[in-house]
Amino acid sequence: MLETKSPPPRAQPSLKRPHRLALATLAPRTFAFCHTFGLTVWIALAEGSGWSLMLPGLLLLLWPAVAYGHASLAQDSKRAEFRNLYFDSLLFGIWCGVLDYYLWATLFIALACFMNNMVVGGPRRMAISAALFTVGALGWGALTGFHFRPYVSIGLDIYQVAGAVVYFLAIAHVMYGQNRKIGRSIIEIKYKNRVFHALLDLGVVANRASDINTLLDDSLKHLHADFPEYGFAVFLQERQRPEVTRYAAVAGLRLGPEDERRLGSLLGAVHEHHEGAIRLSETSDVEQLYATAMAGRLSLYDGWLVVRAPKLDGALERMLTLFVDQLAAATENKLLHLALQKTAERDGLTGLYNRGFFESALQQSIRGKARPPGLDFAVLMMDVDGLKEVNDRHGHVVGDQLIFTIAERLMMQCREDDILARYGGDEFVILFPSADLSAPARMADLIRTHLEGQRCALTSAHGERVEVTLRLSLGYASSSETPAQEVLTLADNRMYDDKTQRRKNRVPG
Ligand SMILES: Nc1nc2c(ncn2[C@@H]2O[C@H](COP(=O)(O)OP(=O)(O)OP(=O)(O)O)[C@@H](O)[C@H]2O)c(=O)[nH]1
Repeated sequence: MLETKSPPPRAQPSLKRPHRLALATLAPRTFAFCHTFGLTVWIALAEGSGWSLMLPGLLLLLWPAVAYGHASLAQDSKRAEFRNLYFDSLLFGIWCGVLDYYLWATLFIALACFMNNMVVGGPRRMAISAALFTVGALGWGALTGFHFRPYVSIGLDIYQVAGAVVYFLAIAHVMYGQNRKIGRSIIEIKYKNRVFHALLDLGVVANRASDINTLLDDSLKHLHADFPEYGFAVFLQERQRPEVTRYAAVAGLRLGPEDERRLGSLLGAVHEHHEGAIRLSETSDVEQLYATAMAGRLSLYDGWLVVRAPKLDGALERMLTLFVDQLAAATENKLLHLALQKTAERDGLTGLYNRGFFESALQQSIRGKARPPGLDFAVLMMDVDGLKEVNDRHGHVVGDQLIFTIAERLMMQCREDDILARYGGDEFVILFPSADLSAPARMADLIRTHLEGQRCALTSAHGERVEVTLRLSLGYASSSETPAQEVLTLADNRMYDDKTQRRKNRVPG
C-alpha cells in the first residue's frame, strides 16, 4: 500500500520582531521618503503641476511602513530587508526620473542608496543597487520621455542639502550604535570563552587528579591562570563539625596559614545553604572577598569557593555559580571514585592492599622484568603463627585485633614504594618493586628485631584484657635468583620451610 504523505503545514505569516537591520533602517528610511515627499510637494508647487505629482508622491509615505511589515512577516527577516534595500534603489531611481533628474536629489539619493547597500552587503550589493537605481531612473525616462530639470531654486537646493546632511548623520549614528553593540558582544563572547575554557580546564584537572588536595590545588591554579584578575580559595568543612576545615586550597590570594584558619572558621559560622555569593565582612581592603556556597552538592562536606574581586557584578556571580557547580561535581565524583577504589583495592579489616591489588602489582613487576632494563623485584611472604589458637582461646575479636596490630606494625616498617598487602586470612606479603634480595632480607631483619616476640595487649569481646605474643614465619625471594613467574612460589615455599623449622624449634607447652 502506498503511504500518502501529507504536505508539511505552511508556516502562517505572523508579525514578529524583525531582524535588527530592519529595525535600524526604519527611522532613516522614513526620514528619507518623507523628505523626498516634501521635495516632490515643493517641486509640484514651484512648477504648478499640483496633485498630478503630489498624489503619486503620497505613495512614498507608505513605503517605509510596507517595508517594515515585509521584514516583520517574512520567514527570513534579514533577507527581506536586503530586498527592501534593493527596492529602495529602484523606487528612488524611478522617483528621480519623475522629478526630471533634479541634480541634488538624484546625486544624494543615489549616494544614499549605494552607501546603504555597500554597508550591509559590500561592493557586489552596491553594484546591483546602482544597476537598479539606473534602471529605475532611465526606465521612467524611456517610458514617459526624458525631461531634464537639474535646477529648481536655491531654496530647494538648501532643503535638499540639509536633508542629505541629516540623513547621512542619522546613518552614521545608526552605524555607531551597531558598532557599539558589536563591540559589547565581542567583549561578552570573549568573557564567555574564558569561562568556557576555565570550565573545560576544571574538567581535565579533575580527571587527572589522584586525590582531593591535588584536585582543589590544580583547579584553583587553573582558575587563577584563566582569570588572573581574581584570587581564589576553596574550603571544604566537615558537615558535622563546620569549624573543622578538611581541605583548603588557595591561588592568587595572599593568605597565611593563620588567615586561612580564620577564613575557615568564618565560613564555618555561615550557613552553607546561602544562595548566591556573600561578601565576607571581615575584609576591609579595596578588593573584597566573596564566598559562594556549594550548597549541599557534597555529601560529606560543606564547601565554599572564595573569590577576591574589586566588586561583585552579575557576570562574576554567574561565573562563580558555574565554577562552584563544576568544582563540587568534580570533588564529589573524586570522593566517590576514591572510596570505590579503596573498596576495590583495600582489605576491609586492616586497610592494607588486598590480594587482588597485590597480584596486579606483581604482574606489573613481572612484565617490568621482561622489558629492558629488566628491573628486579622481590617478595616477602609472612604468616602469623598460632592465630587459630588465639581464635580458639580468646575468640575471633581478639584474632581480628591481632591481625590488625600486625598490619599496623608492618606498615610502620615499610617504605613508600613497598606494597604491603594482606594476602589471605593470616598471611601478609610485601612486594618490593625495583629490588634484589637485600630489600626483603633487610625487612625480615627488622621484623625479627622489632615484631617477633613482642607482647601486645588486646581486648576480648567480653572486655577482658588479653596478652598475645606476635610470631611470624617469613620467606622471601627475588627475581635476581629465580625466573620472575616463580618468585612468589619460592617465597611461599621458604615461608613454609621457616614455619616447619620454627615449629620444630619451639619449646613444647
Ligand atoms: N580472627 C580471625 N581469624 C582468621 C581470619 N582469617 C583467617 N583466620 C583464622 O586464621 C587461621 C588460619 O589457619 P592456620 O594457618 O592453620 O592457623 P595458625 O594457627 O596460624 O597455624 P600456623 O600458621 O600453622 O601457625 C584459621 O583458624 C582462620 O579461621 C580473620 O580475618 N580473623
